[in-house]
Amino acid sequence: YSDTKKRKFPENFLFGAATSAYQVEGGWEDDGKGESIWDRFAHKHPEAIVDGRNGDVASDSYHNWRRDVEMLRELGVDFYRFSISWPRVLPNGFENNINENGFKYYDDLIDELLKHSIQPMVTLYHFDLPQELQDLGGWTNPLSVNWFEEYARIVFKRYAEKVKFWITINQPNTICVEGYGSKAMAPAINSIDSAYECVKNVMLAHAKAYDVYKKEFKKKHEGNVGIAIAVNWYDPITNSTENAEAVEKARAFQLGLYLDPIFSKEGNFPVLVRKIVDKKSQEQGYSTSRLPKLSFQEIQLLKGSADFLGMNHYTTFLVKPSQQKYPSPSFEDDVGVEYSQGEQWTKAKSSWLRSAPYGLYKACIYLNLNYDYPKIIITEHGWSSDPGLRDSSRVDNLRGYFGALLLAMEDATQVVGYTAWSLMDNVEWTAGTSERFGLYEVDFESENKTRKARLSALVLKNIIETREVNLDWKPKNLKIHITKNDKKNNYKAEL
Ligand SMILES: CCCCCCCCCCCCC/C=C/[C@@H](O)[C@@H](N)CO[C@@H]1O[C@H](CO)[C@H](O)[C@H](O)[C@H]1O
Repeated sequence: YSDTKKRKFPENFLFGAATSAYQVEGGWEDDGKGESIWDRFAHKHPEAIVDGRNGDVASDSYHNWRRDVEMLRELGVDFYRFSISWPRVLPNGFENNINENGFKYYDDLIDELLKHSIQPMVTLYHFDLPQELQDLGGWTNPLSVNWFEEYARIVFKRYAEKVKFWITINQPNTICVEGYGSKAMAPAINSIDSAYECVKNVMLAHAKAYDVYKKEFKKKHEGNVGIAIAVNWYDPITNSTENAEAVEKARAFQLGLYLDPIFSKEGNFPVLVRKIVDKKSQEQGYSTSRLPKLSFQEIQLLKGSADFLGMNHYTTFLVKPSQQKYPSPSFEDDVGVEYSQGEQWTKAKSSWLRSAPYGLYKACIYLNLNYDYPKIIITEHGWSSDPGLRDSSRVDNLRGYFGALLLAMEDATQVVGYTAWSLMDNVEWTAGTSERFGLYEVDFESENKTRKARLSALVLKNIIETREVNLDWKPKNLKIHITKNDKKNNYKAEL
């Protein structure tokens, strides 16, 4: 990707931008919305949110959705990935209590998008479980699979006519390992046993929803259903045997645990993960493994349960065997590795984020070789910065990763679309608004949460229009306008 060959995105390649409900909507208790686990967590632990700005108002997209669509039109994107807040539409999580007022928000948003030929790409679950379901155990309760199935069916029924791209669940690893296995994300359960229960249930919930769409909606509506998985790249810190073994474990626990059940030929959780957790569980005095088993039927249900892989890719980690003793039992102890990042890689605002475009290329090749060239949509990629409109570090990051992506596509990776995280600044979970991910800056102090295009927005627009990455291109100023784009009329929902 650092050679001088000019590569172009094909005309049918789809560009989009993404947000999620809790991070942008606000209106946390408007019009009958129920409480989510993030509402509860942020209200109970305000000290956990770096700058104190939580999702109560966020970017106020609940009121600013018309401006959001205008921004998407300015960028010239083909689709908008956003999530539906489960507690906004089913306030207590169950199908017997539907909040029409909540649905109205998404009706309006979807209609406005379609009016301007922007395809909605809907995520059904992006971290904001109804609190009432959490009170029943949340994702550790095996019934959560049925709760999600019912919720998914209701949303499919309502929007199957209009929405052709669906993502069931965003990042099972974040939901389970960070939300149940640690205190980093809501509901902050901090128990490794519950983290693996969660993984099983979340994966099955995804597969059930996929099955519902396939059996009840696919024939008539011809949409595509996928899942978004965090596919950052893991490389050995050096090529020693120990580091090679360590990276194999990191990939099995961080990637294979979520990819294998759906995309591998064999199905099931990776053998290496099962072996390690089974053995450790026994040593730790458990009578059964902390990693729940999948039955034959469950393995079959999961296998092949995605029309595309939603790949969320941000960065690369360098891996070596852990030099320290982690608490046992814990996820860290199970994996048994340590992570670092290249000192020479440019640093973003987020502690975990450095720019290493080659990692995207390698991750794509890994997916091709291990999962037989799956259809991929990059459902998230982005960069965090300080506030400010001249975000040259985001521009460099975007151009670098596009270079790697184009090379991966030249080498037969089946990537059909790219989604920038994020359309606008938003609440970055416990980091509040201290880490800005937006192509558009949001003035959180202003009453209307005013949005302004950053330099990166103009650069992305130019790439979408020209289909190529021109390192020398600069806009005359930071004004952005809607450009008429007839190409979008040729849009096809088939992958
Ligand atoms: C000094 C060396 C630093 C090394 C750090 C090592 C720590 C490694 C442990 C892994 C930590 C995980 C960090 C990765 C996180 C991302 O994959 C994750 N944040 C992506 O989730 C999406 O992120 C978006 C922006 O952060 C957004 O919040 C979105 O909602 C998420 O789906």
